[in-house]
Amino acid sequence: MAEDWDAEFGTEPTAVIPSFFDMAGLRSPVKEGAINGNQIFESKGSEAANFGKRCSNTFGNSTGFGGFGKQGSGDGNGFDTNSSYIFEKQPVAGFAETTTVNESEFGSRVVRGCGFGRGNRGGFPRSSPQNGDGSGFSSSCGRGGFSSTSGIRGGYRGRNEDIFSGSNPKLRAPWNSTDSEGNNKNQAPKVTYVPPPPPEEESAIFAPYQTGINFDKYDEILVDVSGFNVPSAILTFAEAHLCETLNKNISKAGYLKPTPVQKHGVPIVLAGRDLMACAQTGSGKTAAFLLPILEMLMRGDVAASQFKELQEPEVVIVAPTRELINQIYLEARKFSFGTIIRPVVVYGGTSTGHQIRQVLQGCNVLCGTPGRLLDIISKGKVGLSKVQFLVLDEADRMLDMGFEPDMRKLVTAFDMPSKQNRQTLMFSATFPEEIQRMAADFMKTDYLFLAVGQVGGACGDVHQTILQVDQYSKRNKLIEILTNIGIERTMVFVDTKRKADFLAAFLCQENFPTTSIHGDREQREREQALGDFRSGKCPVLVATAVAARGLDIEHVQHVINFDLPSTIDEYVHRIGRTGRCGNVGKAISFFDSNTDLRIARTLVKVLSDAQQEVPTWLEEFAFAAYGTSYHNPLGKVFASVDSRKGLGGNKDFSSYEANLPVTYAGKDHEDAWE
Ligand SMILES: Nc1ncnc2c1ncn2[C@@H]1O[C@H](COP(=O)(O)OP(=O)(O)OP(=O)(O)O)[C@@H](O)[C@H]1O
Repeated sequence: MAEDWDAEFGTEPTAVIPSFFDMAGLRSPVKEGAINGNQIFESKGSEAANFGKRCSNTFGNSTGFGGFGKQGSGDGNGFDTNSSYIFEKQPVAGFAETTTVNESEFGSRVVRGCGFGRGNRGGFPRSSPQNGDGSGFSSSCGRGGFSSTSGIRGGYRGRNEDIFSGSNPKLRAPWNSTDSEGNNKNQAPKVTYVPPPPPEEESAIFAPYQTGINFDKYDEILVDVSGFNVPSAILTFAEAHLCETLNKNISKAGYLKPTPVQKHGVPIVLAGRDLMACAQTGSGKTAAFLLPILEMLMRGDVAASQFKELQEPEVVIVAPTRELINQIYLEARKFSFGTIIRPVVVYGGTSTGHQIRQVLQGCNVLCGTPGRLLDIISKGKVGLSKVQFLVLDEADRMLDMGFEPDMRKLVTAFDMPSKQNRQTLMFSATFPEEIQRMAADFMKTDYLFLAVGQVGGACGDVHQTILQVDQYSKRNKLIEILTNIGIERTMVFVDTKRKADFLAAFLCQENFPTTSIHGDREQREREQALGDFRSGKCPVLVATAVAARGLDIEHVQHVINFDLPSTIDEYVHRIGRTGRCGNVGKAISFFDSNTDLRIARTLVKVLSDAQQEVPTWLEEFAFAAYGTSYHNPLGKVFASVDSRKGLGGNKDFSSYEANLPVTYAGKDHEDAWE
């Protein structure tokens, strides 16, 4: 059934939810009754004590968490102490099942009665949709009880959104199913959230990101471009011969000189070549594709955007998460400022109707997360026949098993020009070999591979520390570290959404102004959380993998891996949220030998490649794990170079290395990973 987006558009945007900090009452100690919204609650003293004793590290209960039990009035105390503590156990594609939580679930003992509820209004599940593209369903009725109604979480292995786009039957959301008469049996509730419009003032559009003391050191990074007829690199933006407006925008953005990925990437794109580019986190990949694309549009016959029932963009950019695609859109808007080019963004968790209206106003550069993008294309609002550029940011993620079917659908199921007739650009800081081979399917055979630094290597500006901390000591260690850090902006990564909620609540209780972002939070809440973190209102952000890639937040000085990720690529992306654009940053990771052995060897490799101290105990664990390979758990080989170079590929394959000592990009490095 077609979505009634006209009707939907008229709906009132929902109220802004206060941050954890506010809800925690850190400014005005409360908190009975503060359950409108979704955040933390202080339970009454005795209840808190009880909870601490009995439930240890869990939150949620079967009947009344966050006031659910006191239905209708919104005056819950955070916990119903009579309940048994039950969580949903969430498989990949929905259908919650309830399970009693075991005390080791979170890994420490005392909770101080700090509870956490998620939007329990009037005793009923709010049932508010999470994603217009069917990628999830908020845990609106809390983590406890009622799991049969609150089930369906979006996410690839529970981590990301925009998965249930319909092209991947295994991951399709159940509400997509239709009965024998073609009626949708489980119609997803409509999403009404309309994000605030982006800033109009020039000062906000161009607010420059402060480059750091190591920005000039980018010039020393080793660069390898492989493939035939490689265009010469530029040394300055002037050498790119971009149009006047673009040059003006570049200087308004505070860009004085290009970073290596821009020096090499810009001329490659301007030369009309397909490109797979791998450069360290925070080194300017976004501008490396946006600037030459916008220049090519300006040089060509791009039509001024105008209202049309069918929009035919010249550029399609996809990225795996909503916040990231929004960030790319804002960059596109910045660089195209003052031109006729109109970028538009579409992503899940927001009103589809609103976004379609935006698209219909005119759209040259369409930025989207896969699910929402395919949704809008399938609705016949966007035609792809005029696409000249297809960009996959975080390309290795876009082509792994979660998103790959959507990407194939994007290039085959509609009227997207064939790879011979479009330019395809892929960017990431990591590019496993297996994914590179798959990526080649989407590109012309003569694509160029650009490696800045080591493919998959950690950013050298991040000081990495690994601490051996068992799960029961993690929270105390975190408190100790945060106490030393003070108010410096810190991202804390955890492995599950519920842990993100819980830890954020706990930190608020401990007087660290904290917020959280993960795939079960509503989009409005996610954007609010990021806003509070960006502004410094909440200098601590607890996040799941949804925030690991691409997010460019100024002044993030610390990343803490409360839980180490299961893959080294994810580690590299996470710690890359700090140490960006020549700034220095610090990453501290808690290594628990009960759970993290699988990453020990690759971690040692990444640390030593980045000239970081490798603790002896970690080397010992890595050695003990001998026999496990450098393959990550998904079976991907951690690549060091263009995959075409090894494995008996093209023997005449040419490559030039700029500023390279002989050891770089050679067999030595590659062998080390096999
Ligand atoms: N030439 C430049 N001069 C000054 N600042 C720059 C330049 N290029 C990029 N930046 C800024 O550096 C920051 C990081 O850039 P960007 O987000 O594109 O990095 P990235 O390589 O895509 O990182 P990630 O791998 O995490 O996605 C941005 O704030 C961007 O505006």
